[in-house]
Amino acid sequence: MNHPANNQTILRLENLSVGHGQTPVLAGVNLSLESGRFLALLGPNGAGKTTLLRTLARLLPPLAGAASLAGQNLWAMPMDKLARIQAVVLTDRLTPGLLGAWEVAALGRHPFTGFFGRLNAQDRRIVDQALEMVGATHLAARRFERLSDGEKQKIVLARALAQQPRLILLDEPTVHLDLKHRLEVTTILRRLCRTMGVAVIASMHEVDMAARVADQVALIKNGAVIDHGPPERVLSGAAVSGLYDLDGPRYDSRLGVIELGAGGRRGPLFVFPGGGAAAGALKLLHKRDYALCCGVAHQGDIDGHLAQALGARVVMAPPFAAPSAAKQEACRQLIDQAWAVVDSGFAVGQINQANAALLRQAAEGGKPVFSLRPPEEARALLGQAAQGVIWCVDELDLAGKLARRAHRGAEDAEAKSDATGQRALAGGGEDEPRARAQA
Ligand SMILES: Nc1ncnc2c1ncn2[C@@H]1O[C@H](COP(=O)(O)OP(=O)(O)OP(=O)(O)O)[C@@H](O)[C@H]1O
Repeated sequence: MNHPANNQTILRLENLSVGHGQTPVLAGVNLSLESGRFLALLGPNGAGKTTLLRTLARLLPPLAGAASLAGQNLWAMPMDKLARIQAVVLTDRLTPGLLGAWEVAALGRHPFTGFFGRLNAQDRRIVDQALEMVGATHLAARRFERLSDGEKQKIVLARALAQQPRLILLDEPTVHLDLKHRLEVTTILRRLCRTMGVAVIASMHEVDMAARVADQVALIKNGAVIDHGPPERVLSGAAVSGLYDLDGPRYDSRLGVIELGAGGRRGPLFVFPGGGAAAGALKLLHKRDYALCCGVAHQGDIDGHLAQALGARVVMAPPFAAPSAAKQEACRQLIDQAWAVVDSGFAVGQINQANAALLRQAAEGGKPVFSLRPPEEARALLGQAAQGVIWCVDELDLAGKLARRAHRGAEDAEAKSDATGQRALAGGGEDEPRARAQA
């Protein structure tokens, strides 16, 4: 296969406008892409990603502007020449009749096979290689139409690779694919860029995946490319929320994940962090709709960061130093307001002695403490106060025990309110007017 040198500009778009008929969808697009780079197009449904890709594939005429491919005018390039430089994988369903998977992949050799379209030994080897690259050698003899969507996608990708292109345009290349195939196809594309120097432009819907694989992202919205550049710069939480009008869910650029917005109808719970010890509990409790608070988390502690991403109230302190009295007091207040405390089982060292003390105070003060710590370790840490601790073997056990405790609490409160109501109806007590009014 070709090994084009990296760092050469393969595609340059200047003031490009694309659309349907005379109706522009995207205007003023200025982008350039170098060989060996992966550009992800991101944007909400209907933003114009497909329209841009179809225009670059010459399936739609441009409305205005210039595009150069490998230094030549894209619009003026003969189609056979274009096919030797650029391959296109769109979402249109391919219906190749009775053709087998190998023959479909071999269609990628047509730009190279002269008038009669005969494949020589080298063409055949290139098709075999392309199938091997996408892990589809075992599918070669199968009839294309009888393959699953994921298998078809691999063959279509092999067809593009058999073209030995310098640039591949892909519209949602992982749509319909299961997790395994999604990762495989993404890995193949990434490898193409890295080892073969092929440039890739792909429209994508998974921001987290784009952040992982792309060298460049272009954010498309409201008829324009609103920002482009390395995902590490462009994909901030605010940018992603703005791009998709997210109200609630948020993208965490450091973790590269999207977290659903804070629900928080239950609780609140105070969770002690500790270098990742609390991560599982924070995620599960967030999913179970608890309002969370957390502290003292030292900057750089993944638990503190995750808690923030989940919308928790977090008391943060500088790294590698004992927290100030004010930070400890802030935690004490959050613990007072919390319905219960979760001990993540954090490793106790010099820096988080304050957290150990706060946990001990909470247990001594009668706050319900749910602990993921082995009992003997908790007894050593909490002394007498360990007696009231509710032991949990893992996060699921913790969530179950919290739910049961909350249920019991609600029943107790209901029984108490029933008793108060009975007393009121019997003609006494402070609640009498309200009880009568409710009756
Ligand atoms: N053939 C067409 N004729 C007229 N308008 C079209 C045509 N195809 C798409 N459009 C319109 O062009 C706009 C951009 O559509 P496009 O398919 O490019 O968006 P997209 O970003 O790829 O969306 P999605 O993420 O949903 O695939 C939309 O408003 C769409 O309705």
